[in-house]
Formats: sequence, structure tokens, C-alpha cells
Amino acid sequence: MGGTNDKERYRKAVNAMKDLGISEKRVSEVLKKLFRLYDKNWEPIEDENYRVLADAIFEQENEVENSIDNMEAPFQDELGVPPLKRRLRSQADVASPSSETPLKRSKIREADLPLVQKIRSVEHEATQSHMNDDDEQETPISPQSFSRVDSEEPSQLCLRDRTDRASQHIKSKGKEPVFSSSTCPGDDTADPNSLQKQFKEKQTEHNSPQRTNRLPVRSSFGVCFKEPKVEPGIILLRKEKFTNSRQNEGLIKPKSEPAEDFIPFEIPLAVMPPASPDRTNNDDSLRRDGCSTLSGCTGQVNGADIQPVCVSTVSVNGAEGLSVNGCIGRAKGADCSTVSGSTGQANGEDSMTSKDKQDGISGRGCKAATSSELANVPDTSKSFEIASSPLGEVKISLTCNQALEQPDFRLPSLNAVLNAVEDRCLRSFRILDPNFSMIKLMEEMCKSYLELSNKAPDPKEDSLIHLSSDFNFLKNSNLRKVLSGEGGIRMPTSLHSSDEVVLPETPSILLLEGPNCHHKEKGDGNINGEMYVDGFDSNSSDSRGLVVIPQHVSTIGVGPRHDVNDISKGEERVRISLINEVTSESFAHPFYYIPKNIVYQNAYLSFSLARIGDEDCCSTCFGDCLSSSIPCACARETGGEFAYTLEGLVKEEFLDECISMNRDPPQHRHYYCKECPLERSKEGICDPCKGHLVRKFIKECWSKCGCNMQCGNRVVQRGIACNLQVFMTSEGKGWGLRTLEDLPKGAFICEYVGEVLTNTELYERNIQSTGKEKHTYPVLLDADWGSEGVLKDEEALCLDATYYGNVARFINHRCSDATMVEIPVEVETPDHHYYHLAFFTTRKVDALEELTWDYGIDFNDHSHPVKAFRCQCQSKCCRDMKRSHRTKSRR
Ligand SMILES: C[S@@+](CC[C@H](N)C(=O)[O-])C[C@H]1O[C@@H](n2cnc3c(N)ncnc32)[C@H](O)[C@@H]1O
Repeated sequence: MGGTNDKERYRKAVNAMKDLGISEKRVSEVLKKLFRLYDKNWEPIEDENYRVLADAIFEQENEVENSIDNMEAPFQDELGVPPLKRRLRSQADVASPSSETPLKRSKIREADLPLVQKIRSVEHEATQSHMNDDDEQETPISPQSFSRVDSEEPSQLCLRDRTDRASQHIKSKGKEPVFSSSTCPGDDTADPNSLQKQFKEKQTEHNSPQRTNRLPVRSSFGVCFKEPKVEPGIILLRKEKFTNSRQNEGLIKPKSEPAEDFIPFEIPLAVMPPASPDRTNNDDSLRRDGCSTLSGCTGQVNGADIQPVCVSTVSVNGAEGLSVNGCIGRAKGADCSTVSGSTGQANGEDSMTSKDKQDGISGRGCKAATSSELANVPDTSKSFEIASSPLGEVKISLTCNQALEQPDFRLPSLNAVLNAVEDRCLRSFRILDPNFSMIKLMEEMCKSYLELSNKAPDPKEDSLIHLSSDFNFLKNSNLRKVLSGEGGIRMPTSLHSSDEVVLPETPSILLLEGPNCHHKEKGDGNINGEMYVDGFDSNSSDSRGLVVIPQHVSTIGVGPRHDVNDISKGEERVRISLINEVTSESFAHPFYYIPKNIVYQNAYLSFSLARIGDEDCCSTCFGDCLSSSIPCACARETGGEFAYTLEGLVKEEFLDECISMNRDPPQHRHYYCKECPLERSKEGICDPCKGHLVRKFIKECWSKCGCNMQCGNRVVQRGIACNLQVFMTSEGKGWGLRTLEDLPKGAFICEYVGEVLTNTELYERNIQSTGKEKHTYPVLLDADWGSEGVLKDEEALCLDATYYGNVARFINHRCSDATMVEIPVEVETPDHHYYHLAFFTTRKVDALEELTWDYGIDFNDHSHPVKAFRCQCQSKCCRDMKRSHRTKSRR
């Protein structure tokens, strides 16, 4: 058993199923069972163009889907069903009472009973055999354990049987129309040549929120994982080394497994150690001008496709000089060394892909290696191929450096990893499209990479992406953090207290510009012709990174592009331009411009009209409240007088009080929480509350008021009205905000906009920080924290403008005599737990003057583990003592 004949037949079966869009892995699993069932006899399996095989695969898939559909969410979690999809699924189920009931879904067609039953028997037998080698007795499975479906039920027709359809198709493949319109009314898949299309549609159907029945777990239909193939340059090692206990858990292991001699059933993915310079450069026996292939797999290569159980080195290509973690495809015409391991039995030709053969390079330069050479292959790093361009020239792989050697390391399934990433994306990047798929995204990346690498370089442009030949830098990089939604920095900052809070990072992966790109703090950033990415550690040999971006394009690598003529994308009433007259640094802030706050996830914000009592609105007012002789109810908050003048400025007295509070907080009243959310979120002992300034609020009219939008008591809600510009500061503060027009004292500039987070969410964002980030953008909405008993977490709110924010995220700090002061403003809700933080000028400000704000940092509090930044505010009253001493001594 396990001879060439078997291999050929196995391969044929795989190819036949491939035509139906079924992955080799799925085929292998089922084939293995059938093979046992039919006593290693191929005929019944091959009969009718593999009808039995197709039936069994589809049936098994139906069963898995059904059982998962019927599971409780926690179990679906374990299986990696994405929460969004789960939500959609349950909505769809509720919305469609007529859709399949769980009972119906769990049914199995009567016609298929014997086959399924038999397979189960075999599985059962094998399990028993696995559990107790001496126990050869078959435990009968009762037919009653399978429900029956009324095959006459019309509503079942469309839903039911891809099994039937596939079988019919197989029977008459290529000869006649298979799916008659009578099979399923409205079915447009009757085209005999479009089975692939049909399965694609199945997939769409699965992913569609409108779907009324089930959403699948990831399967070979749901997401097309790239089936592993042996590429030139892949070293195949023994699969035993890469199995782990988890994978084995689900396996049926009969006493003897002849089928495994030729069917690589167990490990679903190629495991590829990435190119290490040592290996590729020093080990000539394994490298021949481009690629080496070792095969040590017991399951082995036969022609074009293969091989789940492969361990490969890198395909290093000579031609383009590109290597992405060893995953760039072999350059055409490169030689190939093939090494056969002891049990693996590939010859050079067999291990070539079909494309290789087309290229006419099959076997050229291939040489055999011994199993001792194979054993010398360092095995410290493993990569899992995840996605690739259509022909496999570019691939993305995931590397687990040395992780596999760790005793506790458990190889997660790719499904679980992808689901986790998709979850993170849903949370962190607001990706709401249920069809969003990481795999597709990565495939697009491969395609784009390929396209760009094939494009003749424009001599005027230095714009091609240079990817590091070693992606190990991801280990330490911000890029990884950002892509995974992690990131942050511990720094002391709070608007107005010296409390240390943990702040999120700027996702500073980004991508410097053109040939001049450099990072000030990291030397010239150019190592081996590659540039540093902002935030990467120049001391680490791993720090080579991405350089994208041609000089003339203001864009970023991850996130949106920004229009330098209006970074607000037209979301504000005025345009907000951006300019850099100081450095060559491009604008590379990976944030989304939002003009209004948006809740991130758990923050509790309730804007119901019912909560606004008569005393908190002016429902009988008309026109402009400020023109009325008697102030309306909305002035109650400010002591019966409106805070704004008829000119729309904050009244001087009110403003001065707010300024004074900021300049000298100890002189003003503080609230002390019984249990401070800031302290509560820290680990260890919960320190007493350090106090929160009792602030003066402005209350604006709102929707329950009778006045109009031009009412003088609606200033902040009308949005930015003056001409602002984001500019590069000359003092080393990075980007800043300035006015392009003269402004009077008390003028509204903008509000601080960002994601509304709970204090815990902010804390969680930041415990994942790397501590290297340059800029941070959180503020606390803590004005009311101390006034209530014990604040629930969902009521302890913060704003974080790191990923989503408005122009205020560019406002720099200035100690004490800043040009702006922040004032809390109520608009939608009369209570103080959520409010808008609005900036007003503290004095007359001239055109082109920087707009600054006192963050309230206590630079002298040395208990802070990390200082926010070295203050460059240039104020005579600068509180950063070191900075001011240094400045004085230089004078
Ligand atoms: C809210 S951001 C302001 C915009 C920031 N300059 C930028 O380029 O994105 C706050 C960060 O700006 C920098 N910054 C703000 N004020 C500063 C000051 N007075 N001196 C030095 N750096 C300052 C610090 O890196 C701080 O973490």
C-alpha cells in the first residue's frame, strides 16, 4: 500500500475535487475515511467520477455547519466564528422565521444515511482502536441517531443539497446541463460549466447578511485558504516534527495507517522557516543560486500540487532581489536544489510545480541531499503561508520564531488566527463589512506587491515599496502593534491633573517619504539602503522597515490618505490646510478625520429626549435665545446668564475664571472620587483619588429647544468657523495648529474630538503600548467623576484622538500662558458625565500664531515612570524645569 498507484489515484481524486473548488485538505480527510471504509479499494471511490467522495465531503461539511450553527456562542467562539458574523446570523435567524429550523438543519438526507453512517462507523472504529488497540470490536451506531428529512418538502429544495447537485454534476461533467431549473426555482446555476461559479455563489450566500439560514464556519468554501504547494525553494522536512498534540486530538489513528503513506492528511499548512541570512548565504549545499528544496515529508509530492506537511526554507530569488520573509516566489529560471529526506521520496521533477514544468526548468540544477543534510537545517523558525498572489510569486507568511520549540507553544489553527485578526479589525478599525476577510486583504497585498514589482520604475519617482528581506523586524516594530490594533505609551498626561494615565500610542508606523526620509532620533535611518520607519529601533538589527510614498503624495501606509488642502475631507464648514515649511517630513498621520465624537465600544452615552426636562431646555423659545430679554432655561447652568456674547465669544468674566482654574488648579475646588476610575484601572493597590477639578460648564441649546441653529447659544455645535492650518512647528514639537486670521479673545476654535472610550478601554489600549511613541492624543472627561458615588466603568469616559480625531489632535502644549483654554460644554445631555471639550482663545491671537493649550502636565512629578515629552513650549512660565534651566544656561 502507499505505492505509486495509490499516489496517482489520490492525486486524481484531489484534482477531480479541486475542479469543484474543494481543497485538498478536505479531500484528504474524507478520502482517508472512505479508503478505510472500502477496505483500501479505490473502485467505489472513483466510481461515477468520484460521486461517493463528493457526497461524503459535502455531507460532512453540512454536518459541521449545522452543529456549529446550533451551538451556543461560547462554543462558536472556540471554533472561531467571528462575532459579527454570528450577530448577523442570529439577526437573520430572527428575521426569517421561515428559514430552516435548527431541527431541519441537523437532518441528513435519507439517501445518504448508509454512507454517512458507514463513515461514522469507521471513524468510531478507528477512535476505539486509537483508544484501545486491543479492542477491535465495532460499536454499532443506530440508524435512529440520524434524523430524517422529508425529501418532498419543497422549502428544502434550495437549501438542501449541494451534495445532489455536485453529484449530478460529476455524473455528467461537461456533457449536459446539470442543474435544471426545476431543481430549485430561481436557481441560475444551471450552467453545467459553472460549478465553480455555483460554489462562489455559495460562498457569497454564506457571507451575505441577508442570508436567511446559516453562516458557515470557515471551511474550504467559506474562505479559500491557499492550499499548500511545494514551491521551488521549499524544504520539506518530516511531518512528525510539526504535528502537535492539538492537531492530533482530532485525529483518528487506527493501528496501521497505510493511507498516510501517500496522503498527507494531518497538517494543513506549509510550515516554512523563513530565509535566514545564515542559511541562505552560508549553506551552499542547500542553496543553488536561488532556491533549495528538501523533501522529508512522508506524504510526498507528486507533480503540481502538494503538500500539507511541508517545511520549507525560503525561496530566495535572484532576479528581482526581493524577498519577503522568504516568500517571494522563485525567479524564473533560477536553479533548484532538491533534497530528499529518508521517507520522502520526491525526485527533482516531482517536486516541481506545474508552473515550473511549463517554465521548462524542471529538475534543472536539482541535486539530491542526504537526510543528514536535512537534519542540519536549522529549525528555529517556522513560517505559515497565509496568502499568495494567484500564481504564488508573492506570498505572505506568518513566522513563529523559535516558538515551536517552547514547551507550552501550541500551534493555533490558521482559522482561529484569522478570526481573531478579523475580530481585532472589526474592533479597532471599524470594519463593518461582514464580507471582510483578512485572507482576501492579504491576497490583494500580494497582488499589489507583484504589480508594483513588475512595473518599470519611473526614474523621477523613488516610489517602489522596498520590503525588508527580513521581516523579523516585525517582532519589535510598531507596525505589528498597529496592525494588530495594539499600541500605546505610558505617559503622564491628563488635562488638568498630575495623575499618571496610560495613553495610547500614535500608530506611528508610518511611512516616511521618499529618498530623504529619516527619523531624527534614529540617525540617518539608512541601513543597507533601506530606510527606517518612524518609531523603529535603530539599534536593532531587526529594524529595517518599509519605505513607501513618493515625495509628492501625502499619504500613509495604513489608514486614510489626507488631502493637504483640507485634511477634514470636507467634514468641517471650513477647509483645514496643512503645510510644512520646516522639514522634509511628509504628513504621515494614520488617523481618520471625524468632526464629531464617536463611541468606541462600551462607553455609555444616552441622549434620549426623555432625559431632558423642561428645566434643561427652552422648548418655547423662538429664533435666537440671546436676543431675548430674559435668559431662557439653557442659561441655568451658567447662573442664569448666557456664557456667550452676541458676537459668539465667551464672556470675559466666565473665560477668565476658566483660565485661572487651568493656570492654578490647587487654588480651585476639586472633587475626590470614592473610588477613582483612574486608580481602579491600575494594577495593584487602589490609591486614593488625587482629585478632579470642579469645572465650569457651558450649556448650549439643543434639539428640544425652540430656537434655531443660528441661536447665539449654539456655538460649539455649529463647528469650526475660523481659518485654521496644521503646520510643522520649528521648535521640535512636531505638527501644530495655527490660525490664519486674527482672532479676538474668547473665540471658539474647535472641540477636542475623538473616540469616546471608557477609562478601562483606554487603559487596555495602553497596556499594549511599546513606550516608544512620540505623540499621544487622549483626554479625560473627568469633570464629573468625583460628584457621584462610585462611577461605573462605562460612565468614566475619555476621548482618544489617536485613530479617529479632528484638528484638535494637533494642538501642542504650552505651559500656563497658552493661547487657548478648554471649557466643558453640554449640548445633548444635561448631565456632566459626557460633554464636549471646547477650546476658546485666552487672548487676542494674531494670524499665523500657534494655537496652544496647557495639557496640565506636572513635569516635576518624578513618580511618573515616563515623562510626557521634553517641553519646547518656550513659555517664560514653562514648568518643565530641566528644559527651562537648560534654556537659561544657554542664554
Ligand atoms: C496632541 S499631540 C500634538 C500634535 C503633535 N505635535 C503631532 O505632531 O502630532 C501631543 C504631542 O505633541 C508633542 N508636543 C506637544 N506639545 C509639546 C511641547 N510643548 N514640547 C514638545 N513637544 C510637544 C508631544 O510629542 C506630545 O506627545
